[in-house]
Amino acid sequence: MTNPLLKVEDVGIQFGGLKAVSGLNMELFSGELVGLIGPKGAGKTTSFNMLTGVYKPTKGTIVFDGKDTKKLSPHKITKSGVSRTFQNIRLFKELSVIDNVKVANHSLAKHSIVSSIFRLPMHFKGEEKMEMESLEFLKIFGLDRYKDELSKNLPYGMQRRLEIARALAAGPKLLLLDEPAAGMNPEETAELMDLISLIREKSDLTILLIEHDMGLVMGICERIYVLDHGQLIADGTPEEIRNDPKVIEAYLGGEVTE
Ligand SMILES: Nc1ncnc2c1ncn2[C@@H]1O[C@H](COP(=O)(O)OP(=O)(O)OP(=O)(O)O)[C@@H](O)[C@H]1O
Repeated sequence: MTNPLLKVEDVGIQFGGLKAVSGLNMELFSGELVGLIGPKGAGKTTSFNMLTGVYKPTKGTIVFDGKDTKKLSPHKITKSGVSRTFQNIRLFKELSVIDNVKVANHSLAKHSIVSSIFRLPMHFKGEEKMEMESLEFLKIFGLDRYKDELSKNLPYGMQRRLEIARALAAGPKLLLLDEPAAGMNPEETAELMDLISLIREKSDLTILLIEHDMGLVMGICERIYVLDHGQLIADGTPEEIRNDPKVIEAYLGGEVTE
């Protein structure tokens, strides 16, 4: 059996008296698209912050791509192949759309994942190469027509897409998406689902997705982890999760519906 790309073992973090996450175990294998769900305050974003090194766990170990991340700075963790998006959009607002991607794509050409997904033209050099690659990249996301717009002027759904494009341009092995559909209308959400599925199909990128939109999570994830009050209460296929009594209970006794 192959080694997991990410292995989270008995990880916990405490803020003062609050155990925000405890006893978290998780394994992600190359190419998987996995959901991380749970009610508000369950510890999902805190888990992302530990995976990216922004918070250091007070307990347990996180091994990414064979390396214990404990002593690595957030920057080193990013460099080793972990990219993320944020619940609240964090673009370079005063930069153009294409510059937002260029900032991230200094390492674009080196990463086979990007070229394998997007079949970028390889015959350009230097600045021209960067420009062409970034443009090809934007096309995939339907963002090329906005290329010279300041990112702050994009429609909301497009800003969300640009965040994902920028995270991907860094050439990650693991992409962490924190509520990518937040604030999107149903049409934008459906398009986003298609986009994530496309990325998943065309590459061996591993994706961990936090999302409150159950239709999206259940529709595209192969497996799902469920947190409640900082504890992992279930993991399994969408079908298993939908029918798990503990999960139904955690969601205020309501049904986990699509
Ligand atoms: N830096 C911090 N200091 C103190 N408490 C924190 C800190 N970060 C998170 N928490 C607390 O940890 C708990 C988990 O928060 P977290 O943001 O991870 O939840 P979440 O599952 O992402 O929730 P949501 O769905 O609302 O985004 C909450 O009680 C939160 O207030």
